Amino acid sequence: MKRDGAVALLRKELGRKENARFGRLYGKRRPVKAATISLVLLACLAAAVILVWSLLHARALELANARIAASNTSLTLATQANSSFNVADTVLVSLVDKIEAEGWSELNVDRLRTLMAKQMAHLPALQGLFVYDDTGRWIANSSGRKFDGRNNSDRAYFQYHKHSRDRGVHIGSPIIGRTSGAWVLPVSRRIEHPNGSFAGVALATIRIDFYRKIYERLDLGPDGEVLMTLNDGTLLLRSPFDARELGRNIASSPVFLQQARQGFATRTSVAEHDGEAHIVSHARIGAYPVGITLLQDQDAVLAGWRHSAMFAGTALLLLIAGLLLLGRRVVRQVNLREQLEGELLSTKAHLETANTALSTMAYIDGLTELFNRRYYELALAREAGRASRNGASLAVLMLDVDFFKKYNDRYGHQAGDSTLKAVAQSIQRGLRRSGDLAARYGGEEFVVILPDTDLAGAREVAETIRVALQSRAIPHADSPLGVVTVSIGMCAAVPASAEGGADLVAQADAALYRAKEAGRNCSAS
Ligand SMILES: Nc1nc2c(ncn2[C@@H]2O[C@H](COP(=O)(O)OP(=O)(O)OP(=O)(O)O)[C@@H](O)[C@H]2O)c(=O)[nH]1
Repeated sequence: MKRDGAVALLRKELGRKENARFGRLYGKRRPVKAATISLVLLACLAAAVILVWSLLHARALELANARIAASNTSLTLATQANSSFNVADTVLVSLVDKIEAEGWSELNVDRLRTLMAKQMAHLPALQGLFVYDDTGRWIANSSGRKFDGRNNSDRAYFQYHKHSRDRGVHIGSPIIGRTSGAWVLPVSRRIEHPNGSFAGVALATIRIDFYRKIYERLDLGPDGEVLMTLNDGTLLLRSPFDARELGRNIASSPVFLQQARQGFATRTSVAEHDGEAHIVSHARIGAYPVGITLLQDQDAVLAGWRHSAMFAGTALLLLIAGLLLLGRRVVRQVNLREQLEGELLSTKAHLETANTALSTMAYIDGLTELFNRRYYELALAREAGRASRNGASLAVLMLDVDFFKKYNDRYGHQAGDSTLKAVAQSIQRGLRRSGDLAARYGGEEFVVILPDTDLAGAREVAETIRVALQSRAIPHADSPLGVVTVSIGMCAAVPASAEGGADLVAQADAALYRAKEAGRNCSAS
């Protein structure tokens, strides 16, 4: 089996120790950078998702609240409108009953005027009460004044009752009252003779201002509107107020068409109005064909929410920016640490190489590349201790080049060095086991330690080395044999302790002396 030289053996041993230390230090590097980046991105994403969800939730809540408020308001206004029409109609019903019961001929017009004036005192929504005969002539009114010569047959409500047998209440388009000069809503009923023919009209007028003052106090946002409409699309009132709008028919507008489709039911929804999304709330209470519609610009309703969303969005962006900066800082520090670690490792590798070289130099003989005396002493103590513990035989060979002084003198010191190298090679090649160890003892002297070897084994190794060197036939003119040879002294025993190695060496040295005495180029024990 081929054995490694002393230098290779020593390097292998030092390398094994360093690799083990390196593995312990850097074997388990954690992916800190990837974990930091993932954590920062996850935190940003979580913050964004939570904020978006909260904002959408808050928006839905804001719209729901606005719809509830719009619904409540439209219901309240519709209730108020219904009760005012109801009041006017109740008065008209009683007037018509009275006139038809008493007949035109017996009718006491003065008493009728007094009755109408009394009723007016308790009805703040009404502008006036009027009775006309079948030609439109003013018979009685609630103002207490007489208007002989006036005629209202030109009014639309008069023409309606004259030509329609409808006995129900009629609500007409807004008009300017002839006695008050103010905008009023005409509410009227037909009066008939006992034979069913047209006898005249009873009229109650409701002041537009009665509603307008209330509607204008509502806070419906910048583009909010209140519409009071008849079911045929006639606009009775619009707030904000515009006199030009009164009486206009809006039956073809999308908002009105939607209400018509829904059967003028009380309902709140979102619809397009003037190209913008609006919260539209429609309410109709009672039997009168009058509805209230509330329109609120959805953007205006969401103004407060938008403001909060902008604030929260800015805060989120700042938070994300902060997290990203923090993450970048951590990643930079990790990079820096890795760079420093890399430099540290490279420095360490250089140091290890230098250490190995130093250790090699400390234990290896520079000329022969065998172990030096220092290492031999450590190895001897170690092997003697082991042999003593195991009760095993340990052999030691002492080798000395014959007539080497003469060799140096004849061939020169440099040639002597080369020959010492050749002798070292022969010794190294003569060793068979991995535990066998050769060292330069000093000058031209060498020592070999053979663990688990008895005297017979030691002799075998000694002779192998001696014969091998002689066979190399290195010329030595001043030696009786003519070639370079060695004398070998040997000893084998079970050492008593780790210190027992020194006894073996002394005995081997004594044996070497005997080999020299015996004529050199031989081994002795
Ligand atoms: N070239 C060379 N010579 C060395 C070295 N170390 C010791 N020597 C020489 O080896 C010689 C040893 O001579 P001696 O101790 O008298 O022994 P010897 O001449 O070999 O005679 P014997 O041992 O009795 O056969 C000395 O001349 C030393 O100078 C070395 O490293 N290189």
